[in-house]
Amino acid sequence: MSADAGKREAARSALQFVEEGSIIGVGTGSTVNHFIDLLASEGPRIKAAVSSSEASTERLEGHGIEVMELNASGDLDLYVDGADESNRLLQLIKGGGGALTREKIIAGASRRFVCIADRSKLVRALGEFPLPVEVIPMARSFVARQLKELGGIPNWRENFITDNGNQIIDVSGLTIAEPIKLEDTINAIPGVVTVGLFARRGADVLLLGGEDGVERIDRR
Ligand SMILES: O=C(CO)[C@H](O)[C@H](O)COP(=O)(O)O
Repeated sequence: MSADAGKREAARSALQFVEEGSIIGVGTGSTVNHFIDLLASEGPRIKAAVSSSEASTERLEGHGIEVMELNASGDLDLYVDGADESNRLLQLIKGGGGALTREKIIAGASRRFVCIADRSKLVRALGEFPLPVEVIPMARSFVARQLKELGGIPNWRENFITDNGNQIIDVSGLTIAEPIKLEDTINAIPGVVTVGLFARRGADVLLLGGEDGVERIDRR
């Protein structure tokens, strides 16, 4: 089974969490694109979605699904999103698609975060995938120096601007032994908008699509 087929099966499995007539949070990425398409074709009819990116908004609206502002929806019962890596505690690295800040906001405003991914995203320790950090543009070089002091190798994602008008630094080489501590440390650097470590607010349920079907892991 290809990774993409695994993503699609995980996305299909997330439909069971969607309530008819509800407002749900929707993440960003190729796995979420499957979720949006499947929701439109075979899922329950929702009232509206709160979207984490312009790309997902466009896809949702293309299917005739109403997109609502988080300011208007209030807190949500469900958020469905993908991840670049997850450990068994359901702490995540996210932001490969650059939507990490809005994703973290909607995850924080949701009672249940269902993460969908293909099986290759489950890792023993976070950190092989370069950690995305969204930064205010004028702070980029300063933040990069701070990230170097933490032992990372910062790499500016050139020619990429986030939906919030900011830039992304992808950090490799970091040892992420204590994800919550590192999340707090990076978030405290002036000029950092968000780090793509979702350790304080990880997922509640992880659905992993692969050869043997969809494995479900619940947060302990
Ligand atoms: O965090 C994200 C976007 O900012 C995505 O969830 C993450 O990059 C996974 O993407 P994909 O589903 O395409 O593998």
